[in-house]
Amino acid sequence: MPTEPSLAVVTGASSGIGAVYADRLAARGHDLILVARRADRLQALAARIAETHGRKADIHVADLADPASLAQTAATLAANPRIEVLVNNAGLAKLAPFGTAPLADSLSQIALNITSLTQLTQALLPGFLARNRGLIINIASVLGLEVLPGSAVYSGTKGFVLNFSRGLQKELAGSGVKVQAVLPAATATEIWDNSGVPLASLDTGMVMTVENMVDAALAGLDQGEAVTIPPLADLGLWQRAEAARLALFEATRTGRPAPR
Ligand SMILES: NC(=O)C1=CN([C@@H]2O[C@H](COP(=O)(O)OP(=O)(O)OC[C@H]3O[C@@H](n4cnc5c(N)ncnc54)[C@H](OP(=O)(O)O)[C@@H]3O)[C@@H](O)[C@H]2O)C=CC1
Ligand SMILES: CC(=O)[C@H](N)C(=O)O
Repeated sequence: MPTEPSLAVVTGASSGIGAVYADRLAARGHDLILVARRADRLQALAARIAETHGRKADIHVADLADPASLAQTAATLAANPRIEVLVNNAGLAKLAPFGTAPLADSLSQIALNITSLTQLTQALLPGFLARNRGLIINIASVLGLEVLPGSAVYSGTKGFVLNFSRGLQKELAGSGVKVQAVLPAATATEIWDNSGVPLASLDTGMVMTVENMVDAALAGLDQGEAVTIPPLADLGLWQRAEAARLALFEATRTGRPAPR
């Protein structure tokens, strides 16, 4: 009996990084479930994927920052045993000083960047574990490593994505379920103009194309990287930073106040 192609879910597939992930995963042989709010964009992408790659892409229109819509999405995905890949990509940035920013902007970033990613992962992970097969790609950001004025909440959400991914990697070690955290730096997408910092205001030399970003992230995945920073050429920098982080943690396990 021929087996059906595996299914990959991409959240935030209606533009930017998610749309390119959908294209690349279709090229790798996956059928797709494309999730976002803008149905017209998802439909157009699904048609392009069918034409270009001959793969089936279903669309699932949802507001993942809305608890009811998120719960319905999670239940729908959890009930589908063909899903083998989850790309937790949908995300929102509102870059403004926290003290004067609307509370709603902070809460919507937390709802989308943290809560929806967590809930969708929890929805799919039991099935992945039962089948001992699955891949979760969590899109964090280099702003999960550093905070700039105006990014307190956004960086906080991306720090969560990185540490959540690290925790899952430890819990799932030895299983057939893999987790990759991707930390893009500035990438040319709509997120910037919606963030309050126009894309046109960035130094073009520091901005990556979406295609290059996703292809570099997938190259890292193919090499088994747990954390991929697409523009980082010197992997020794990351390894030294990780070693310093672990050494710092170990140095806290004394049970005694430091002498100061
Ligand atoms: N571009 C960059 O410089 C960087 C981006 N990232 C991260 O990459 C990810 C993708 O962002 P990017 O492609 O740049 O930005 P885009 O704005 O192009 O894409 C964001 C996607 O998320 C979807 N989305 C937004 N709000 C909701 C919602 N409430 N419910 C469902 N879907 C939603 C959007 O679809 P719709 O509006 O149709 O719902 C869209 O498909 C994000 O997590 C972002 O934080 C990380 C580092 C750098
Ligand atoms: C708008 C941003 O801050 C961007 N998504 C990033 O993570 O660098």
